[in-house]
Amino acid sequence: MNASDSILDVRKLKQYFHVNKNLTMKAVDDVSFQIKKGEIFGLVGETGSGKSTIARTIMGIYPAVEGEIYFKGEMISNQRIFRQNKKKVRRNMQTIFQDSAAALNPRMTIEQIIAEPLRIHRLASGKKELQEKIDRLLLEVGLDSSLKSKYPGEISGGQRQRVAIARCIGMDPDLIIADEPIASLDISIQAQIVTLFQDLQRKYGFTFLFYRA
Ligand SMILES: Nc1ncnc2c1ncn2[C@@H]1O[C@H](COP(=O)(O)OP(=O)(O)OP(=O)(O)O)[C@@H](O)[C@H]1O
Repeated sequence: MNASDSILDVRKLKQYFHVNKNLTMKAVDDVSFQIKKGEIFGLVGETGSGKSTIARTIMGIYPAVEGEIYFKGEMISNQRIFRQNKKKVRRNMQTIFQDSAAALNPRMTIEQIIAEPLRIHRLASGKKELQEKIDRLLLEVGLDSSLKSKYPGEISGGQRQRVAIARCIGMDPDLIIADEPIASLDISIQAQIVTLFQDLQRKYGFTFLFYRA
């Protein structure tokens, strides 16, 4: 497959950690995979097999030791290129973490939390458009707009995860990287969030990379 046919193309990725001068940990050794637009891709493997390291390398937290990562046809594993495209890549590649709901700023209202990245990336022109976007995003994730003025501490864990998802999809990302986004929720709430991810994928063709950290 051509790199440009896929949203993400990981080629012969290697990631080694030098633990000490005699020991090198080969966390990822020659891993290749592609994710196409609209796909829900699950990265699975035993504990310690390198799933988190692969995800972190894709997110640009670690430079790749060897191999290449192409995002929408552009090589991002080269650190120089990654730095140049950082803002664009960050916007188009969004992450949802197991504890991202817990990481919501407790001093910001739900409205401010969802508005923040829209402002930073200038995705709404004017107050009216910003308000409309926030209302639409809340609706998309199944939250009542009356929650806008509330703080994260005043809503449930499932609602907080929905706020984190609203903030993420507001960027209209090409790839959503999610690390066990339901693990910290009650079983009954987990099913609702899974359904929400499926609905969003069907409706908007979002592309997901799920992994278990
Ligand atoms: N920063 C680091 N320095 C040294 N070794 C590391 C580092 N990060 C990960 N490793 C090692 O690399 C290997 C792969 O770890 P990684 O966390 O990527 O695996 P994983 O598949 O996500 O595992 P789990 O499912 O247990 O979270 C492990 O042996 C881990 O100890």
